[in-house]
Amino acid sequence: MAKSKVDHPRRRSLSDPLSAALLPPPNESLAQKEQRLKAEYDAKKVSDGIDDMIRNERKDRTKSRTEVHVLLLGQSESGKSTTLKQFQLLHQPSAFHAERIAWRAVIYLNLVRSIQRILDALSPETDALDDHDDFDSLETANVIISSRGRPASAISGTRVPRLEEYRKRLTPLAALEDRLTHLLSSPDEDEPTQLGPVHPSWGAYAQQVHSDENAQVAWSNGRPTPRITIPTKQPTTSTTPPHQNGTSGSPNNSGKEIAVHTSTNWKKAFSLGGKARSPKSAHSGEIEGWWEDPDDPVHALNACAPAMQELWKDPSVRQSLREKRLRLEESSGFYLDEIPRITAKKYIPTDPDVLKARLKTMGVVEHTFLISSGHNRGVEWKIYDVGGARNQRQAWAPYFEDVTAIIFLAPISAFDQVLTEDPKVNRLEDSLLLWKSVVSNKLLSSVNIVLFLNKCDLLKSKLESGVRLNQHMVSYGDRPNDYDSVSKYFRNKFGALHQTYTPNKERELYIHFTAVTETQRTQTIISTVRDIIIKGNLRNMRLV
Ligand SMILES: Nc1nc2c(ncn2[C@@H]2O[C@H](COP(=O)(O)OP(=O)(O)OP(=O)(O)O)[C@@H](O)[C@H]2O)c(=O)[nH]1
Ligand SMILES: [Mg+2]
Repeated sequence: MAKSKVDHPRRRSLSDPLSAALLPPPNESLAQKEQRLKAEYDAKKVSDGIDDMIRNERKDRTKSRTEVHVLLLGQSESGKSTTLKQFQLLHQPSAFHAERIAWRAVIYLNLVRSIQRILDALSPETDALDDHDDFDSLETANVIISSRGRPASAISGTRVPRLEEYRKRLTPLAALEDRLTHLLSSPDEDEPTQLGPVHPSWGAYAQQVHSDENAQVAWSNGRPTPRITIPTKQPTTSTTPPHQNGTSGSPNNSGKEIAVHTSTNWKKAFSLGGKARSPKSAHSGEIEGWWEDPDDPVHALNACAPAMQELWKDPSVRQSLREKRLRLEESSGFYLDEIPRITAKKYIPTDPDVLKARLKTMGVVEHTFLISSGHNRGVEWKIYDVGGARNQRQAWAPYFEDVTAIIFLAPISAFDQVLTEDPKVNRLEDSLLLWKSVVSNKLLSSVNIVLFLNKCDLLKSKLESGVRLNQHMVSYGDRPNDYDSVSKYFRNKFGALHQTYTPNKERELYIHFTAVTETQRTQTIISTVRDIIIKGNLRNMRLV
């Protein structure tokens, strides 16, 4: 009976070759059986693994449909981090407000460095090396002036009679600057960061800028680790002409920058003011009583406030800065018009103050928002804010692979400025070159691109103050030098590059004129962009 039980399926299997192949061979020995069972077990493991892979892939695909990845691209100081702050203000206002107090350190540092820039620019040693042409291009805290061989006696400019007095009274700012820098820095700030590999998809462009600069991007798991940096402290004076100094940083420290590891860390460190009085403030972001802490930096700053204010209001100082064409009003992190408010003991940064604060990004910082739009509830948006300086750009490429949309920022007010990291290069030319690389990139051919022609407020005031575009871009010819004509010209120039170089002629380009420090208008633009990106993502999903 038992035999017939075995024979029965075997007979049936004659008409079913698959079942026949799976049946144990007749007269199978114990050893053979063991071997067969092991082989079957191994085969099942492989098969289960494949099933898992397929399941995960399917899950990933579904996930990517509900996740939006947006990359903010553009040169350094183009306004990427400011745009990210606007996203945060719009979608996570309570988190934004909870962090306001931490920005105090950055704002203080921005203010102190503006004062140092003035003192540097006014110093007699600087005068001896002065070349008026070079001040136009000096941004952030870099005051390095070329002599071009002119003797000091050949220079006549407004002298500042009270300069020595100001210097003396403002001496404590040097120590304060060091302290603030220390407070914002990571413990290994002096360690040079490592150069990451150039991603193949970024190609020739990254190779080009990668080869001639000190890269400062740290990597982990194939992606750069997030860091934020503060521009280095500048020398009081320098004899190095910018065109001889590749980085335009300090010759003493070769343009080395101070790294802050993650935004959360430095924000936490400073919301406590170094020494927290109230444990409540540590957790809730609520601020109370830091001004009662005698060690808080506000006291040193507050003590120097009258001297700072007198320096900035002194007509001879303003005249001298004008002669040197140092337009501090246009520089990043400008708070000189608000010294009494910023230095007040109970000062809490306002939203516009935080938006104006300048902290250079190094590497790539990721922010996640849950954004709902229309019937589309709770889509997860990951926004990547990258460092835009030339030695940071090789870190961008790993993010190209799964990006939904790119917001590219080009500061069009910068037509008369040069890059801080390479004073041989005009900022607008650099933006155009970068734009061309992005729009022509094949990996990005199906990615939605939104262009922010940014810093329109500064462009307007620059043109109104008489700066002529055709002196910096000959191709502009004798067109009118007003805001409407100039902004249209830039829109056409960027648009034409996209038209010519995009590998995807169907791709629509969305261009906005922006001033991302202005909240109301920027938030309207962000809402429009958000809808465009969501629509584009839905369209792409249908094509998957
Ligand atoms: N007036 C004005 N200032 C702006 C505008 N956009 C940005 N800024 C300021 O310019 C400075 C630089 O902006 P960021 O957002 O830090 O620039 P970024 O592109 O992130 O620069 P990196 O981090 O170096 O790549 C900040 O102080 C901003 O407040 C604008 O449209 N108008
Ligand atoms: Mg940034």
